[in-house]
Amino acid sequence: MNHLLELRGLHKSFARTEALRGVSLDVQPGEVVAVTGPSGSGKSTLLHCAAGVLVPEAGSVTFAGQRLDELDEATRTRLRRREIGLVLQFGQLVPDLTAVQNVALPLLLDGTDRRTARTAALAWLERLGVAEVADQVPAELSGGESQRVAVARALVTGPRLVCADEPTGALDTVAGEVVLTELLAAVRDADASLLVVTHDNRVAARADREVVLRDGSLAAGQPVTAS
Ligand SMILES: Nc1ncnc2c1ncn2[C@@H]1O[C@H](COP(=O)(O)OP(=O)(O)OP(=O)(O)O)[C@@H](O)[C@H]1O
Repeated sequence: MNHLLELRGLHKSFARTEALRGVSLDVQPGEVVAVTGPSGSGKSTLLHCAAGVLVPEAGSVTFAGQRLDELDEATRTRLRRREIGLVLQFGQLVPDLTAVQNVALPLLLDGTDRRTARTAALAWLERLGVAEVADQVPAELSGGESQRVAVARALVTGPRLVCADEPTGALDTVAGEVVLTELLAAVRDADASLLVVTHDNRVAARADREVVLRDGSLAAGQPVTAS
């Protein structure tokens, strides 16, 4: 089977904390995988290794056949910008830029001209139902609006993989449900895969597969790959 993402034997430590102790996991093209587990079990660390933000000390991260962990930082950043969308718990929008400028940013950084980038960004804001806040800055947005802008920013480059860390974690039930529904629909429409870290059972229930981390390892008996 051709995996989009193949994580093998990942180890990652911070000082004396072993956050990951040999985690292996595959994500297939178009698959939605939820990563759950107790606080401190290594979920965010796993997600950041998968997205090429963190480099593990041991093990391999293979994305679309390419070893991410062996690329130099500049090449990894370039590849990530095009192929991997990231959604974090609090949106992490650039505070001085408007919503549409935030969404256009990954395209501009990748060399797209301003007009094309703005048109694509507006289309994504429309798709996510937040076109009316296009010219507002993040401080003027609700939590749910910020997260939908963050989803638009993650998808605007047409990534093959979206990595989301507690995308609904800061939202109330209703806003969380809207963001989750929009995120899943956008990922499915784009034929992308989604790796989503969550404490929320409703998110895990809507994934194709759930894997549980405990103390930096996948809990016993869980298949590394989709069956
Ligand atoms: N930058 C860092 N510096 C030091 N320790 C870290 C760092 N990042 C993570 N850790 C530690 O690594 C372990 C795993 O952290 P991680 O954030 O991956 O867990 P998590 O399962 O995502 O937790 P939570 O559900 O609370 O977000 C924890 O013990 C954490 O304190």
